[in-house]
This record gives sequence, C-alpha cells and structure tokens, in this order.
Amino acid sequence: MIRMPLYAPLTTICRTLPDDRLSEAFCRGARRELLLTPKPGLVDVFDNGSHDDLNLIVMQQSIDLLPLYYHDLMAITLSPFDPEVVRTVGLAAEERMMIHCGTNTHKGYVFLSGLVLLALRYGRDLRHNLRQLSRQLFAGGRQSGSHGVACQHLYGCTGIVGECLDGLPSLFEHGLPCYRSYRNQGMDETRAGLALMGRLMQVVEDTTSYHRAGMHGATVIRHDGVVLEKRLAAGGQVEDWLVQRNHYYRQLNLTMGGVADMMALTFALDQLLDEEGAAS
Ligand SMILES: CC(C)(COP(=O)(O)OP(=O)(O)OC[C@H]1O[C@@H](n2cnc3c(N)ncnc32)[C@H](O)[C@@H]1O)[C@@H](O)C(=O)NCCC(=O)NCCS
Ligand SMILES: Nc1ncnc2c1ncn2[C@@H]1O[C@H](COP(=O)(O)OP(=O)(O)OP(=O)(O)O)[C@@H](O)[C@H]1O
Repeated sequence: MIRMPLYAPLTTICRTLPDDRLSEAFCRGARRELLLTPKPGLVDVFDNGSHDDLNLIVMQQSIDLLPLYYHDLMAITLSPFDPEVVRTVGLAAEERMMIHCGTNTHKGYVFLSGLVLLALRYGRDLRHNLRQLSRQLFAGGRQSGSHGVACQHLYGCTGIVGECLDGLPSLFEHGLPCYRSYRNQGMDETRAGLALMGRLMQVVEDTTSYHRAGMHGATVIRHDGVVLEKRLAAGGQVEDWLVQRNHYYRQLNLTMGGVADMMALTFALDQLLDEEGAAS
C-alpha cells in the first residue's frame, strides 16, 4: 500500500480555502512561534534573547505586514513562471519590513512562507514544486555579503538555500510529523511546540547559529535539542532549564533564527492541514 505523505491533503488547499484564510494561517504560524516561551536566544514573551535589535512589539509589527506580501504573491501569474516577478515581490516585502521595523525581523520567514504559498498555488506535489521554485529563484545567485554565504564558505553550512533546494526536509520529514504526533499523543500546544523546537534544533542547519557562535554554537544547539525533546517526551518539566539555557545563549550571543522560522512554518502548515480536514 502506498502511504500518502502527511502533507498530501494540502495539494488542493488553494482551491478549497479563500486567500485571506491562507494568508491568516501563515501570519498565525509566525505569531505562534513568537509567543512560544521560553525559547533560548530568541525573542519571546520573557525577553529578546540574543537580539539587541528585536523585541516582541517589533516582531508583532513585522507579522502585521505579512498579509500585504501574501496578497501580492497570490496575484502573481503562475504560467509562465517568471522568477524575477517573484523576486521583486519578495524584495518589496523585505524592504517594507526594513522601513517599518528598522531591521530584518522575519527575513527568513518572508522567503520561506512565500515559497510555500507559491508551491501550494501550483498544487499536486508540494515538495516537487518547492524544489523547482527554489532552483529557479536561486539560479540568479544570492545577495552578496550575507551571513548565509559567509557560513557556507566557512562551515559548509548550506542554510536556508540547502533547505529549500531539498524541498524543506526539516519541515516535512521532522517538524510537521513530530508536532502532529506529539499533539495526537495528548501533549498540549505549548509542550508540543517546545518538543518541535527540540527536534528542529537537532536537524536545521541554521546559519544564524554558525554566524553568531561558530561550530561550537551549532553543536550546543544540536545537543540541547536532544535533551529538550527527550525530557518532554518523558513527561518532564523543561521551563526552568530553558530559562537557564537562554541566559547561557545570551552570554554566547547565540541564536537560532532558522529554527524559529521553520517552527513558524510548521505551525502554519499544521493549521492549514486542520482547515483542509475541516473543509473536506
Ligand atoms: C534567500 C534569502 C534569505 C537571502 O539569502 P541570504 O544569504 O541573504 O540569507 P541568510 O542565508 O543570511 O539567511 C536569512 C535567514 O534565513 C534563516 N535561516 C538560516 N538558516 C536556515 C535554515 N537552515 N533553514 C531555514 N531558514 C534558515 C535565518 O532566519 C536567517 O535570518 C532571501 O532573503 C532572498 O533571496 N530574498 C530575495 C527575494 C526573493 O527571492 N524572495 C522570494 C519570495 S517567494
Ligand atoms: N522569535 C524570533 N527571534 C529571533 N529571530 C527570529 C525569530 N523568529 C524568526 N527569526 C528569524 O531569525 C532572523 C534573525 O536572526 P539574526 O538576527 O541572527 O539574523 P541576521 O540579521 O542575519 O544576523 P545579525 O542580527 O547577527 O546581523 C530573522 O530574520 C528571522 O528570519
């Protein structure tokens, strides 16, 4: 028997859900990530983690800008696909974020969520669409001087580009199945969200971690991800330990923005799967 991938029901989501519900799912995914607390090194309800330029308010303001971006993406003609048109819409969203928030609050999530929304619009095989779209979008090369390019040269970490070219394995082979499995086992949203964070800390090749604290930083996050997920799966308490790890990450100036972006994406697709299930 051929087992359909968990995300298979999403192939028709763009035919069953109105645009504003799609947009709301991606915004809500980012909001759920932001509010999940405590998150070592990241902005949450308790503090700004290792980010002097970010805080809860500015991250929320950034999320409030996203519907404009998704509206523009949903208006793009899909055939023939023109990567320059998509790139222009994406760059406009990044510029809007910089103008209104003064810093790159959700740079990674803007790219990732836009890519997934486009892939959903094409329907059929979501991961095939993601690989195809990524190949076309990255064919023109990347913004020079970025931290991601530097990390690829220094550490061989392919970051967001490798993740997208491979069809988002951290999302479809880890994040989504892991989160939905913990929820189906009866874990509440917060604990399942923290377990999701633990799993993504183990599998995401996050350039923000390498950029901030090199190979040591990336190793710390991978190790902590194992501890976090194991403790939660065993029914243990983790909040005090996470608060202590946040203090340690701040001392190292360590963060994990890519993990945060992939968490937000997982929450967004989790909501779309629930809505698809409700609609069918
Ligand atoms: C690819 C992007 C991120 C630019 O690459 P760049 O090298 O500048 O980014 P960099 O590698 O520094 O990472 C940016 C962000 O990605 C996130 N990230 C890092 N590692 C990972 C990872 N493994 N997985 C997911 N996200 C990650 C982090 O939050 C980081 O802040 C993107 O901004 C871009 O190309 N924009 C141009 C407009 C465009 O094409 N948009 C498409 C809309 S569909
Ligand atoms: N809750 C969050 N806290 C911090 N970063 C987050 C959060 N959610 C998502 N991110 C992602 O992490 C990125 C910020 O990470 P970081 O500040 O390390 O990137 P950078 O700007 O490339 O590096 P630097 O700030 O050192 O110049 C955001 O652009 C966003 O994509």
